[in-house]
Amino acid sequence: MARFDEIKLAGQLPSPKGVALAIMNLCGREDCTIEDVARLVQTDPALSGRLLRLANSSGGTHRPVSAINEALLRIGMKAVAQLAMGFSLVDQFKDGPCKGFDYRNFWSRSLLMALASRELGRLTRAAAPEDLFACGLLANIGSLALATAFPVEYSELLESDRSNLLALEHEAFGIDQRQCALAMIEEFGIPKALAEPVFYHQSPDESQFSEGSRPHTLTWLFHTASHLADLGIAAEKVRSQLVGSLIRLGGRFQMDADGTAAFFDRIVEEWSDWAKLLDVPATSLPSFERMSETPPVIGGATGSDATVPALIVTSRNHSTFDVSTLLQSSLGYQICLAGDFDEALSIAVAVLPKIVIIDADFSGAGAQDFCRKVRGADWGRQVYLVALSDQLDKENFVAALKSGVDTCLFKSLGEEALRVAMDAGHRYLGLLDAWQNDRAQLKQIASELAVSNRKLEQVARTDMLTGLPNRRGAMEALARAWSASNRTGEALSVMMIDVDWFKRVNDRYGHAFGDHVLKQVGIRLHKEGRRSDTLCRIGGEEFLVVCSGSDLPSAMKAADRLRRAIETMALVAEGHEKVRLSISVGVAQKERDTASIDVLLGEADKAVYSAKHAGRNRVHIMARGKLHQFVSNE
Ligand SMILES: Nc1nc2c(ncn2[C@@H]2O[C@H](COP(=O)(O)OP(=O)(O)OP(=O)(O)O)[C@@H](O)[C@H]2O)c(=O)[nH]1
Repeated sequence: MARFDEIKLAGQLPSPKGVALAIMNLCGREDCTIEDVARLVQTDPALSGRLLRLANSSGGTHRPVSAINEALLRIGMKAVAQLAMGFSLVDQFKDGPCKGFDYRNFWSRSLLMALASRELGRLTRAAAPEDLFACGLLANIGSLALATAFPVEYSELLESDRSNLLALEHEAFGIDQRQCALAMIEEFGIPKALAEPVFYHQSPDESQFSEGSRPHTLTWLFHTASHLADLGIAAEKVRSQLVGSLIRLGGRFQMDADGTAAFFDRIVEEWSDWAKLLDVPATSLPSFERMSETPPVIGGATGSDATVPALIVTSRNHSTFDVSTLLQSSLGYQICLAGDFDEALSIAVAVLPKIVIIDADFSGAGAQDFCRKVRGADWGRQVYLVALSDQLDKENFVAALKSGVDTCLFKSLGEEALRVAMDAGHRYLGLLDAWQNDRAQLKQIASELAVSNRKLEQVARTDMLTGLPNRRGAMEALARAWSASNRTGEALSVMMIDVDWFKRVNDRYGHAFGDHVLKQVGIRLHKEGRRSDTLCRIGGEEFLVVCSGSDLPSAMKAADRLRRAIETMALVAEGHEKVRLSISVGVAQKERDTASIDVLLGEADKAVYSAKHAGRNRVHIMARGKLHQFVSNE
């Protein structure tokens, strides 16, 4: 990565110093012993304490260790080097020249991600927990690197749209934080197998790692740990939304909502202990359960800090009491003022207010019409609509409520009563937001479930070894072809294929090679087959071909072509030995009087049995109750 090398050469990257650097160098030497490393570690009391702490919280039922040698043994030499380096960076970069970069918060979050990665590692056994701790601590080191290399420019960039940060970084520096982090953690000795999942952790769907593979599990592990860290440092108003998505992510690790809650609380407890050890802040958080009960503050749904718009319409000449100050300063709304109802409607369409206050006379049609229009508009259905009045007589009061007003407030009640009443409206909007969030999450869960169900259905019909339809898929394909043939009168034949002497292949070269043979046979049969045929693996070394639109003569010829293709295959076993293969094939056609699919399959079965009996590597046919051998004249 040329750009990374340029930045590195300019000496602008965060790098370990002192004991940590010496440990890294020492661990890189072949003759390095644990005693050498222990001696070095002991010269740094803070590092010794942190490594002992890590060794003693490494899970399981180990007895506590107090000697550095034992701690190093438990943690592993490689992880010790990476951890020493990570801790050294924490100590050196608690502050810096990039004004917009919150150094302490960065480490606080990284520490939480490290602890979560380690714990998820214990659950999944996807990698050594201490290695995962180091990866979690350094996963976002790229942003610290950019803040260190370009303090002024990066500070400005952090003030712009964060949702587009990677692209902006690329544009400004020719490299983004992900690429920087990948290059740095590989340099620190973290293996590719961990570095790549770290690279993709912010957007795991981009990774293309196959579902269930180790890199896939690790990518989601870091993604989940990162999400948990986000929740740990999130502003109160966005917590409940993050709680919901963390519960969903917990499901990937076989944790239900209670399990995720216990997991989170445990990690947060450790976080505060570790934060003291590293001298970084850790927020004091309510329990996960408490956070999940708190509805988000309105406007929090998007996670943005933008204030929520409120619209005040006043057709009066005098000022609008001080409700606007109340909304703005105490409840944090952004106030828009409109002088008449037309202006109010055009402002509303632009700002989509959550709350609309009408400081106007309800005796005329204007205010009532306005309320009806608000309620009839998409944006206005859930708006909290308030009529503010000096006084309302009974008739106007009823008219206001009928036109869609939620509540009428009387200025004569005084400021405190207004404040309490506005608090109630604010609570309503908070609950509405929470409900909308839940609904959005439910929708997302439902669509994720639909995708997983489709995948599961597909898996249930697929043979994992060859990727072909399995017996269930085969029977469904045959049933479809059978109905189509009944409907259209089109011919239908089937071929039953059995690999000859397959047991000997397994016995001689082992099951793994046997699997390889089955895969290759599947590939070859598929390649030689016709597009309209459906090839399936219906048992161990048994394949079925559903030949829609084929009568017996054409199916026989096709079967013999497959037989010859397999006969010419030569697979190499144990590096040198050529293994020859052959198949026996039984063909049967659906006749007018073939009573059922089972009868048709029974006939093809009898034909294949007859081919085996006659010496194998041949095609036999069952036609009109009689068995024949197919003899090619090619
Ligand atoms: N490697 C591997 N072997 C399998 C699989 N499924 C079944 N088998 C083996 O396939 C072999 C089938 O053996 P047999 O039914 O005796 O048939 P054969 O040796 O092919 O002999 P003939 O059919 O009479 O020519 C058995 O040893 C099974 O264990 C599989 O998925 N992978």
